[in-house]
Amino acid sequence: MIRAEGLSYAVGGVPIIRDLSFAAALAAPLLILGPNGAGKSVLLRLLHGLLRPDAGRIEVPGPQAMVFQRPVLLRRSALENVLFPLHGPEAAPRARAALELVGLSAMADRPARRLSGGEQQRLALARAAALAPRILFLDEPCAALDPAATRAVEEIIAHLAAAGTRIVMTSHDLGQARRLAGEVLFLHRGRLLEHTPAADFFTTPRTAEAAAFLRGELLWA
Ligand SMILES: Nc1ncnc2c1ncn2[C@@H]1O[C@H](COP(=O)(O)OP(=O)(O)OP(=O)(O)O)[C@@H](O)[C@H]1O
Repeated sequence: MIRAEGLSYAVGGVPIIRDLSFAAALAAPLLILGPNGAGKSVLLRLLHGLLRPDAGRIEVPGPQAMVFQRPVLLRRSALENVLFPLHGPEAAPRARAALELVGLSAMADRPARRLSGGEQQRLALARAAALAPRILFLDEPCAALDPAATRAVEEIIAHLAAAGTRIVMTSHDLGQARRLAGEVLFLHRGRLLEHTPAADFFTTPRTAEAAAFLRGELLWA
């Protein structure tokens, strides 16, 4: 269960997240959707603890990991990037298994930063998966990827979700959201307008803003 209560966050007096509350069981991926500037990335960072709210409470079970739009990789091999946060005798087999999971075993010894964008994002997912998080936060993980690389990353996310990792992610790609989402949080101007099972959100949105967003007519918060 992930829970937020009365969450608020402002920068320089400008409210970015406004009195936001929800509770989700995360039985299937939770997608945070909304127009540009709605506050999706900030909400994800608050939930993961990278930002501290001005008000409100957050309950997220650990351990957690996060993958960003542009992966932050060390100037080392792919395998060493996955090994880096791991410790103990299980580290090496776990790192290898994680590379296998994302289809990068053959590239284990290649410099991570020379991999393609899609391969780098799969590597970032392997590094997160190797930590065996209960919750994995993904911030626009496919924003910089082409359709084929996007599909490969989606398959990994779906696989992790099926294996029991709770997924909370933001996406600009409505097709992707339809493919992956179990539940949707719809944000607009820092407010939570809908928290709905995905099937309902995409067919019968409750708010005019969500309906406009789904028609592609609401691009900016
Ligand atoms: N550190 C900051 N300083 C000032 N403004 C910020 C800061 N972080 C976020 N914002 C503003 O807060 C609002 C929400 O930002 P956020 O990145 O969460 O939006 P988003 O919904 O993820 O948008 P996008 O879809 O464009 O990525 C935006 O107007 C953004 O400019």
